[in-house]
Amino acid sequence: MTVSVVQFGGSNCDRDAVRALRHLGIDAERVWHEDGLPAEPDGIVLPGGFSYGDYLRAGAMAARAPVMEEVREAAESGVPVLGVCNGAQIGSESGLTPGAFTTNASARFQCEPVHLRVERADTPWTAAYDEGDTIEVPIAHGEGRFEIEADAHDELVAENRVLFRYCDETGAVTDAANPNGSTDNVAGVLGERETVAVLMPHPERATLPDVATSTDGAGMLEAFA
Ligand SMILES: NC(=O)CC[C@H](N)C(=O)O
Repeated sequence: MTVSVVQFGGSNCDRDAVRALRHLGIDAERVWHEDGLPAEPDGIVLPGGFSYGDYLRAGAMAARAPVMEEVREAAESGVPVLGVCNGAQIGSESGLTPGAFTTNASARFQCEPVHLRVERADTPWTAAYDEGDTIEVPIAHGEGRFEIEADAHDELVAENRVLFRYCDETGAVTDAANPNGSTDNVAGVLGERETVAVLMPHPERATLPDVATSTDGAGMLEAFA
């Protein structure tokens, strides 16, 4: 297994993702988007950053890069794909996952640790947790507010595709624990296949014990092991 971490102009969490994965014993390589994915990718990370300077909307331009067609094909054939922060924005902009990530309710860039409630423990991304667990993972975004039309939201909930919700340290999902005004406190969702997931918080920043106050994010990356 070699995870391909796709780098766009303006990505800035690609090295962090590679380091966190390697720390967990998972082989990972950065792939410059113009070079394309390996013929048979084993796993894909769309990392965080400011691809194309967040022009138009965060993730909007990267979502239209030719490599995303390869990512879509790989996702459709069951290759695990994880979008983190800007990667989540690219995932939603490219239609891999439902909804959109828009400007935070605060209209400010927010960089802080948050708590997440694990809503599903039966997916590759959350097998290391129990359903209802509270984990601590940092956010760092200006456009992280999850927005979705009411019908699509109902469908998302009915299909049990909400992976994480923002909560307080006791696990209570409240408005006060919602850092960016996301609909229904949604922090991460599954694609049509549960092998595709995106989330705004950064698991790779909560994996290495020497750079983080929490290593709760490691469980998500272990999906690639
Ligand atoms: N850390 C990130 O990936 C940031 C994503 C994006 N640039 C935003 O501010 O919302």
